[in-house]
Amino acid sequence: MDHPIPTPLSPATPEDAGPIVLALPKGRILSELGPVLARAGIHPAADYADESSRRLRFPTEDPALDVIRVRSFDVATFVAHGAAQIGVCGADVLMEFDYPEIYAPLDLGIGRCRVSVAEPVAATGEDPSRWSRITVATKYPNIAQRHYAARGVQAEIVHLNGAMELAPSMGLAKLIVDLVQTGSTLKANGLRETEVIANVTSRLIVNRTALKTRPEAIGTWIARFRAALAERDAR
Ligand SMILES: Nc1ncnc2c1ncn2[C@@H]1O[C@H](COP(=O)(O)OP(=O)(O)OP(=O)(O)O)[C@@H](O)[C@H]1O
Ligand SMILES: O=P(O)(O)OC[C@H]1O[C@H](OP(=O)(O)OP(=O)(O)O)[C@H](O)[C@@H]1O
Repeated sequence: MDHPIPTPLSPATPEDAGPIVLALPKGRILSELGPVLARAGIHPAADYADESSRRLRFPTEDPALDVIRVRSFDVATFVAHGAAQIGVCGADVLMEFDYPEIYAPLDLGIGRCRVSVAEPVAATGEDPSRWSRITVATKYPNIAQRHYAARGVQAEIVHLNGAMELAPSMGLAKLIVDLVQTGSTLKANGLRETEVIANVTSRLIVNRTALKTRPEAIGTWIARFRAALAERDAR
């Protein structure tokens, strides 16, 4: 499909504010995001979608917009600190950090999954609702902590960055809190989903201060993403 090259956005104020920086996550969201970016008129340099490229910052066809490609959790950090003015990341990441500096105006409807609790299929015979203390392996320590605190359960968190599914069988933790989509990773590792903590999709995120200082430029990008989603969803 042909997408018109957008008219460059001139920076609002100050004149030398430089290009708006859009932080995008590498990994699975990046491929689903491609069509949304194209509809929004964002055409980064070709190698941005090539994960073997060592470049991390990419110009786009619009000189007023650059793209950076970082880890999903780091998208939120770049945007919260204002290093990038806008970004895309999963609601799981936003829930984990709960940055007050981030405003998330749009649900992009991609990266659909859920944050869930899972336990070994082989039942222990114990009733988890009666536990007052539990060990949980997760890459979401805050989400897990909050979830169990709300139930009056003291959670001891084992913080992992991946392969949480190994933890119960290896005696590292009783439960895991992780992302589930098809459930095939849980199944392949002898686990079953017992509770959904939150449903997840990817969001467009914006630094609140940048929205105040460069409202025209950032407002235009939000509008372009909104129009892109409306066009996609109308099909
Ligand atoms: N199985 C899944 N199905 C759909 N969306 C997912 C799934 N797993 C992760 N996501 C979404 O994609 C985002 C990035 O996940 P991804 O697995 O690509 O990165 P990661 O492996 O967590 O990151 P890193 O490589 O930095 O550790 C998550 O924050 C979540 O919002
Ligand atoms: O329910 P499923 O469809 O099996 O998806 C769930 C898996 O997807 C994510 O991992 P990912 O593939 O991103 O790997 P990583 O987190 O270990 O990098 C998540 O951490 C689960 O392991």
